[in-house]
Amino acid sequence: MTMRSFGLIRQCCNALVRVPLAREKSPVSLPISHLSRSLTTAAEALKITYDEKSEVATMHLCRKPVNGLSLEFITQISIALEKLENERSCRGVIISSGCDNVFCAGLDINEMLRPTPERLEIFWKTLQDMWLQLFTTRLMTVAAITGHCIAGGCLISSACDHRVMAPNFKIGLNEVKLGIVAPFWLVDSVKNLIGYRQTEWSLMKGHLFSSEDALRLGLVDKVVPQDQVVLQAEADMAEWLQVPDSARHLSKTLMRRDTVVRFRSGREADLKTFVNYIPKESIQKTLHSYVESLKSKK
Ligand SMILES: CC/C=C\C/C=C\C/C=C\CCC/C=C/C(=O)SCCNC(=O)CCNC(=O)[C@H](O)C(C)(C)COP(=O)(O)OP(=O)(O)OC[C@H]1O[C@@H](n2cnc3c(N)ncnc32)[C@H](O)[C@@H]1OP(=O)(O)O
Repeated sequence: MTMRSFGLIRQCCNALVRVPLAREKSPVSLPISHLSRSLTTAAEALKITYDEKSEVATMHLCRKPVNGLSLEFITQISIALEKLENERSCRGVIISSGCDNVFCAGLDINEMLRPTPERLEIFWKTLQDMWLQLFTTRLMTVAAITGHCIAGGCLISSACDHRVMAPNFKIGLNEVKLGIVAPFWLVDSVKNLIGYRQTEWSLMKGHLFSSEDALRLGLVDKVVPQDQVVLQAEADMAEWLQVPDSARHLSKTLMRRDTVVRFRSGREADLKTFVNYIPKESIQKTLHSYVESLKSKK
């Protein structure tokens, strides 16, 4: 197999990104690595490889420990997706994880703890943009879910076209457990996969499905042993790419149109709700307790 790194992507991962710092009033330009709260540097957090023979890229999420979606990380993913989309030879992307037993633990909760209004607003807008990009991309997208896939993690997997998961992990929307509510566009994309009632009760309870239940419901498409997830994702991608790209993409656009129209008309209101809701003292308290409970379980 001929693998090469995407030079362009590597460049973009070290790029300057204009984002407000957590406790500053106005945006400043800094290398994104300065802003990362992760144990990994920005350059290490996202690795892209491209296989010329299959015309498939792999986007490896490696923001340790749990691929928490910080503003910088979401920005990196978004830039990488755009570059891949513009790379004419690239037909598909597999999203995989370099974190042990975790595909993605969702939003980096630190982004919502005592945030500045400026950063909070950019954070949410960037997340909305990344979701729309992934949900509508011309590329065939496959999520290789080798571990837990929670809330914002499920945002990524449910925006893809196909999902392969390892057994004995959890997937779903648990936002209510943090005292927050998943945005309507994320709920819609899960509802598109598992239907109204399963979405409603799991959302209200913050229930996370086992891999096996997720397979039964259609939240994932295959469950295979952990060490075979990426291989299976590659095999499934090859099968999907036998369908002509433009017909596949037009079919996807047709099926996702209502969700996209609803998103576009509601995104401004959704942004306002998010930036007003998160700083509330009661929400801050619940988020804080949740983070403490994560730390104290050790
Ligand atoms: C009326 C209202 C209307 C509208 C509402 C308005 C707005 C909507 C508002 C918000 C919508 C947000 C939508 C999306 C939200 C999210 O994604 S929130 C995140 C949800 N995710 C989780 O709850 C997962 C939490 N993590 C875990 O359960 C576990 O960590 C794990 C199962 C993923 C992995 O377990 P372990 O392998 O045992 O690892 P640890 O638990 O020890 O974790 C290691 C390390 O990482 C820290 N951490 C874990 N998850 C996160 C995270 N999401 N963000 C930041 N940090 C995280 C954890 O605390 C450990 O830290 P240390 O102790 O090592 O410092």
